[in-house]
Amino acid sequence: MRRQLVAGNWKMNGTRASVAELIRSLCEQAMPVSVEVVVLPGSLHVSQVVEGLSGSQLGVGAQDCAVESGFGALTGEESVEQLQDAGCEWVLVGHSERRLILGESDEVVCRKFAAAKACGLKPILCVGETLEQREAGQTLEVVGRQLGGVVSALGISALVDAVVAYEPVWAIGSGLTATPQQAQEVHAAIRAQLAREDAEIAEGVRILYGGSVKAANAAELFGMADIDGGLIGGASLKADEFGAICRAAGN
Ligand SMILES: O=C(CO)COP(=O)(O)O
Repeated sequence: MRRQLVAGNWKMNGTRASVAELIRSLCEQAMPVSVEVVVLPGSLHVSQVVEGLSGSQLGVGAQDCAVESGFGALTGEESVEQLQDAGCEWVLVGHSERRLILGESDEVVCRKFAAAKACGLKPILCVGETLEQREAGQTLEVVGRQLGGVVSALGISALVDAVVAYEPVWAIGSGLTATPQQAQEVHAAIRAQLAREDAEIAEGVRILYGGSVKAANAAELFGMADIDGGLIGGASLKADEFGAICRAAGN
């Protein structure tokens, strides 16, 4: 049985003051113990969030990591070791905003995934197609390639304890959510792809859906067989809404 996971990606949002307020309100939310809940603040706020949420059931992660491990000359980047030292347990890799706006390739994403695994940070690998790719009937091919790059480079065992997040680019921040059936189709294809390598590992991998998830549509999405929780953007910045999404995952 896979435990539902809800992760809030705060993206490039927040000041020390607004983050303090968000932490305070999150701590007032009733979170179901059956659900694993994680927040992913910007790296400037990681320490503040780790401190503010200590003693709560919420975990903390980062939104990205460097391709290189350890310490050294890589201006502007943070290594997985530094993120872990700051209190992160999780890290997103391959978010579509990084792939599309910053040009991150599958190879770069794969190196980040490998760096996270090597130091014990749990990677959340984001995959997803653009609207153009969906309309051209390429969804499963694109997602299959993004996932396949990691599996073929690192082996299926790298997926143990890792998480995959399916986020159709056209659904991110657009208010357009994939229907539960559209999401389930891709989630099932992701699991089938993993099962071709190792059925037991595939059964254990959690696959999150992301893209305009809100309290009003969460329960229906999370009720699908291969949807094991959500990766939440905008709605994770509102404690009430995020709390309601987490509770929907617990039902
Ligand atoms: O990109 C996302 C989470 O990583 C989804 O963002 P929204 O929930 O704002 O659509």
